Amino acid sequence: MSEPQPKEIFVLEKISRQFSGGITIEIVTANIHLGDKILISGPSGCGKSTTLGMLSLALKPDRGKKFICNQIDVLEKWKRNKNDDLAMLRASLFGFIPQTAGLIPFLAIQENIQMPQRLIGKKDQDWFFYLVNRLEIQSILSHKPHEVSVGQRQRVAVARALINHPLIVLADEPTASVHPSLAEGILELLIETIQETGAALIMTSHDTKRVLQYGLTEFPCQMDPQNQITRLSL
Ligand SMILES: Nc1ncnc2c1ncn2[C@@H]1O[C@H](COP(=O)(O)OP(=O)(O)OP(=O)(O)O)[C@@H](O)[C@H]1O
Repeated sequence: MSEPQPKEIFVLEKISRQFSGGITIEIVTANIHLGDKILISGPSGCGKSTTLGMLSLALKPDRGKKFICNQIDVLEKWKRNKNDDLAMLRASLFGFIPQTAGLIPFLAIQENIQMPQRLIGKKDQDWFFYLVNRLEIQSILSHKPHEVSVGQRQRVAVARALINHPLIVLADEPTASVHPSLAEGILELLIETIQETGAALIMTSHDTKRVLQYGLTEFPCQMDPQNQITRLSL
C-alpha cells in the first residue's frame, strides 16, 4: 500500500505584489506540504523577504488567482478585510522569524517569547526553558530588546517563533546576525523541531552552503532586470 501524501499546507497561483518603483514579486505557483524544507536563495533585492511576507499573511498581495493556506481561502479573507481571521490564522499556524527580529520593544525578552502563547491561551513552561537553554539566552530574559545584542535578539526571535510548535515555520535569514557556531545551533534546533512536529519550514539565507547541509531543497530567485520582475515557483 502506498504511503499517504503529507497534507498540503500552501496552494498558490499567481500571487504577486508590486511596489511603487515598479518592481514586482510574483509567486507563480506554490504547492507546499507538511514536512517540506525549503530554502529560498538569491541576491539581495530579488524578493525573498517579500515572498515570505506574502506567505506569512503579513503582506497583502495586490493580485492573485489562488491562495489556499491549510484549506482556508486567504484571498477571500484579504478581499473581505477579515483581518482578525488572518491574525488568528497567523497566531495558530505560523512561527515567523523576521530578518530584523521584530521584538516588541517595551516587553522583556521573556514576555516577547511567551507572547504567542498568550495569544492562543496556551502555556508550556518546559518547552519555553528548553528553547531558552538551546538558544543560550537564559541570562537576558529580564532585559528589554534594546539592552541585548543583535545576535541575541535574533535568537529570541527564533524562540518566539517556535514556542507554539507551529505547523509552518517561516524564517527570514535566521542566522544572519549570529556567530557561525551559533548559526549551526539555530539550524539544528529548527530542523529538529519541525521534524518532531511534522511542520513545513520555508527559509531564506545567503549562507546557502551551510543551510543545504540540513537537507533543505533550494529554490533560487532571480529578478529579471529588464522587466523588474521576479517570478518564483515553489
Ligand atoms: N516597501 C517597498 N517599497 C518599494 N520597493 C520595495 C519595498 N519593499 C521591497 N521593495 C523592493 O522589492 C524588491 C524585493 O525586496 P525584498 O526585501 O523582498 O528582497 P530580498 O531578496 O529579501 O533582499 P535582501 O536579501 O537584501 O533581504 C527589492 O528590489 C526592493 O527594493
